[in-house]
Amino acid sequence: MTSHSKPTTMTSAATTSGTHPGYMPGFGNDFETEALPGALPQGMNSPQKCNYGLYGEQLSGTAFTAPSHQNERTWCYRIRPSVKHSSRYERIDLPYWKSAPHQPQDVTSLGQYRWDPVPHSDAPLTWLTGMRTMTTAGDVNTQIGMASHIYLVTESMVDSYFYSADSELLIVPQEGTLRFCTELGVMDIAPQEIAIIPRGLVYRVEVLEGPARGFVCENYGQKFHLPARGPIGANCMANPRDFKTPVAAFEDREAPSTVTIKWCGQFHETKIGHSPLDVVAWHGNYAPVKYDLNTYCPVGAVLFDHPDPSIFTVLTAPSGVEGTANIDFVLFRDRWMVAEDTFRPPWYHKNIMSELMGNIHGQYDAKPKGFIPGGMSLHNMMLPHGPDRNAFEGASNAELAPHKLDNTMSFMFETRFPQHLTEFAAKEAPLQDDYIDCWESLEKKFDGTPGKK
Ligand SMILES: O=C(O)Cc1cc(O)ccc1O
Ligand SMILES: [Fe+2]
Repeated sequence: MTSHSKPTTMTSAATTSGTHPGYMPGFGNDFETEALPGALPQGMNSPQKCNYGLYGEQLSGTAFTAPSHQNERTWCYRIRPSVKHSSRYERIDLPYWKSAPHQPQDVTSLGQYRWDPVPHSDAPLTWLTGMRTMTTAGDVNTQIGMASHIYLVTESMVDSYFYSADSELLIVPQEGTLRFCTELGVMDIAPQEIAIIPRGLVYRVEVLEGPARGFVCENYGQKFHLPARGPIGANCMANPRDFKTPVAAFEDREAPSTVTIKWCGQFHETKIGHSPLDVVAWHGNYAPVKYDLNTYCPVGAVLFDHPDPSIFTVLTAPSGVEGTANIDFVLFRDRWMVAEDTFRPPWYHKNIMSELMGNIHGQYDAKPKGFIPGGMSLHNMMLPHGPDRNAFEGASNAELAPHKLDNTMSFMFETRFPQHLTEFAAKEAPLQDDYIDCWESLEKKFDGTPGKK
């Protein structure tokens, strides 16, 4: 384990030094949690005076008037209100973190692209300086679309905090373990887990085991929620109880610090004389959450054919057009392949949605070589793709016994909007120039005679 500064412990009801204070199960639940007994007002939100001299503050994640089944907000009881910071907002530059609309002049996004893992360098990088935008889609100002990023993190944030007013972040670690110390509690996140940090929530990221690399989907639009299961029923896929939200934990610490804010694609900084992670108690349904991808229960073909990948949707973020996601987060995990007389890997296809994929672990069935852990690929709107020649030949000729697809975990950020490459993705990241050659050797088998070739 390499850690560049000691992880901090925040005060919580359950804290014994060094251990994690704990999590509460459920997705979108109305939680209540307090780090000190009696800190949470009961039966009301705004008592004339809060216990312990705390300030009450509401964090709204949806419009006040959003339909009640979508309405999200959290009441925080904190040592100081968020508005107490000591300087005006000053613009700063984080040149590698881009927002849509962003279409650099001499970069084309029309093509099939694949990248090797972005390597670590000697540079010390934090969650903020280590964020590398690969693609952007939609428009951050109108709260539509997304960006995909790779993060390379070696250093903990010290007396430095961040929030994004633009987006919620879906975090998919591939290497290393990070600790997210947030206003609402502490989450530790390792590879094969994911986390969602809501828009507006202040946090600091610490390296528990580094260097850390992973993928981020920055969602400018409506929040991720669990997909409707339809005829699948009440169980399987992602089950709500497997999502974990941290219990309240706080810091009562005075130190010259900064809060960086992402707002309309710009970054600003303000000075603050204390830790803003000072929420002693909270209740509500707008909160960070983590999820172990190994608890995802895949449902698939049990007799023949290959279903659409939407069958593997973990989370979906709506776009306003029914059934057409701003973003689907789709998981290709280990599973049994049992389909009879079936070409089992993904079929060849062109898709109106834009597919950005990342490999977390192992080998992906449509691309046995070249798409490696830490690597990414982009198959943009209406661009053809599918199995490479090896995958095609292997799957066309394999004996169709039940077969365990083991040692595999990849994912897709699929959006209805075209994704545009950044200069970093096109020029600095390890783009595989020969990617499209993986289909070049697919041969013509047709010779005018019927029968299976
Ligand atoms: O392109 C890909 O590899 C992702 C994908 C997987 C699948 O099983 C069906 C369609 C699809 O786009
Ligand atoms: Fe695809």
